[in-house]
Amino acid sequence: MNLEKLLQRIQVLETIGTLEREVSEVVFDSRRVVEDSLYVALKGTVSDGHSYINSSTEKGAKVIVCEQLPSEINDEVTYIKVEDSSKALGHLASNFYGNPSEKLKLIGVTGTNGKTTVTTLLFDIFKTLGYQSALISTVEYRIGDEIIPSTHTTPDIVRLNQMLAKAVEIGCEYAFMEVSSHGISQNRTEGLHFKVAGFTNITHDHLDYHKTFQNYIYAKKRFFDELEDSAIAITNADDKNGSVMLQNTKAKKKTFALKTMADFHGKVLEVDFNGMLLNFNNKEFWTTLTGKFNASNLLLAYGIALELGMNEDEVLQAISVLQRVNGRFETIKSNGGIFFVVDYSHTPDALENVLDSINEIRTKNERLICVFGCGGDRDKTKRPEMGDIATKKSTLAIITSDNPRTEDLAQIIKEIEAGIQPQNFSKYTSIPDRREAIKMAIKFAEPKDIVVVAGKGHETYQEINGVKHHFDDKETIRELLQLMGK
Ligand SMILES: CC(=O)N[C@H]1[C@@H](OP(=O)(O)OP(=O)(O)OC[C@H]2O[C@@H](n3ccc(=O)[nH]c3=O)[C@H](O)[C@@H]2O)O[C@H](CO)[C@@H](O)[C@@H]1O[C@H](C)C(=O)N[C@@H](C)C(=O)N[C@H](CCC(=O)O)C(=O)O
Ligand SMILES: Nc1ncnc2c1ncn2[C@@H]1O[C@H](COP(=O)(O)OP(=O)(O)OP(=O)(O)O)[C@@H](O)[C@H]1O
Ligand SMILES: N[C@H](CCC[C@H](N)C(=O)O)C(=O)O
Ligand SMILES: [Mg+2]
Repeated sequence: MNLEKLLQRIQVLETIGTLEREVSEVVFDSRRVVEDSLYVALKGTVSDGHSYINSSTEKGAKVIVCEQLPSEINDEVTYIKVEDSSKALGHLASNFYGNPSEKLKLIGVTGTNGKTTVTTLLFDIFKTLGYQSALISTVEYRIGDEIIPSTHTTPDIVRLNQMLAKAVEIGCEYAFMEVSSHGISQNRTEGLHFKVAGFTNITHDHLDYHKTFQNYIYAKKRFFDELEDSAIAITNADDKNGSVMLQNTKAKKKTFALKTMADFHGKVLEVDFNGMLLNFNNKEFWTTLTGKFNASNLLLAYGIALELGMNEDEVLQAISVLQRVNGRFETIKSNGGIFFVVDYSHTPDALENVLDSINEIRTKNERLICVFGCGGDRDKTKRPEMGDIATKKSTLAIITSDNPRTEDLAQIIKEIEAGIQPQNFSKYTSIPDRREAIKMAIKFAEPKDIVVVAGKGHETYQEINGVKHHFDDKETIRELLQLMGK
């Protein structure tokens, strides 16, 4: 693509060299540079892309976009100085791929919990309604029927535009994507045109990265601040920070809520392990999804679908045939009558919601066993909170490993245990090996008891010291049930 065209909408501070060039690729990683590519130097969390400018030009990059011009200038290369190279990258990527986010309707969902659920539900609803769409989520990326393994909840802006362009090419009319706080902070959504933006909730997570809860709120809020006036923003009126998100947005404002007045109002009429009877804007219907928090997720998906002009009855019909989302409150019933819930709750709020949802459904005779751990190299302050919640809200908590990554597992477990209150000391045990922990839960469980295996949901690995070992909670449960004959 012609460089001058590529630079549209980018505020250039200074240029060295010619703009009469054809660019073969836009890259931000020197290891991916190919002949005639444009390399954008980004300041990262570990290193500074500016230090790879020379190695990029050696590998064939002919254009460098950066915030500081290097001291050594190569006459064969064009240098473009910008204020913020990660923002420039967003516009370069959009331009390079033909601005695909303007050619379909892009829907972004942000919030601590529920993003994967809401975006996946929307993808499935629109499929039932007869539309081809794209899905960008933690579990997988989908472009129509094609499934691509996911690497990030919100991938980098080049990859995003590349996938959106492919979606446009095959005729997708909609794209549903998760917008993570890391993604917003690192400008991974810069230059995208969102038609609808949804907010689920905000609770404790990622304080290792954002440092304070206030910063975390502002990161999410930025997504709404930057919407265009043609966009629609839908927020959760039940969340105490729901209105903060829309404070400064130019978009049309809408609300959804289960507990308070809202444009999209829902009520949970009945709930058990098989599903829920719901009432949305005075229409009743059944869903196989369960857990009150999923009523909130469904309500947001319903609100978004209606704002996109879908017919209400058809949307409710599509909702009533939805399947559960991979690893989100998925249930397995053993031959012996033990109930398992596999859920991706890896934050205190998510764990609390799952345990509360089960406690609302179970009777006093049915015990609740909770197997969980916490990831390494992630927000450590979640750990004691989750220890407290799990022991408070279940009959027995079995603390185990999640993805220790580069951390010492014994130390992670110690930090979880530190949050357990003395009166609950008798209600937990720690078994570092996750398979052994699940085995212990099965051994302890009697018919009708409920075993929650939390934290990993759809994941099919355990990451230990940079190596991903195969591990699948659902598979492990089924295997052990067969071995143990329960
Ligand atoms: C902390 C974090 O978010 N890091 C992301 C960030 O990498 P970074 O800032 O550490 O990059 P860096 O290593 O410092 O390098 C700086 C620059 O130099 C470049 N470089 C580096 C080395 C080299 O040889 N040549 C070169 O050009 C790099 O490509 C980069 O452009 O930018 C990279 C490219 O986009 C991301 O892949 C990377 O995600 C890492 C792998 C990650 O684990 N991120 C997680 C925390 C994340 O983003 N999670 C959220 C979900 C969170 C949630 O649950 O809500 C997500 O959206 O997935
Ligand atoms: N609306 C909600 N409110 C509170 N908890 C929820 C809600 N929706 C889902 N959860 C809990 O959070 C877990 C993760 O859900 P989901 O994967 O949809 O969230 P996410 O926002 O995509 O998370 P991530 O940031 O890890 O991608 C679920 O397994 C469930 O325990
Ligand atoms: N997107 C989340 C996933 C956490 C999943 C959990 N299994 C863990 O490893 O902590 C994160 O990166 O914080
Ligand atoms: Mg997700």
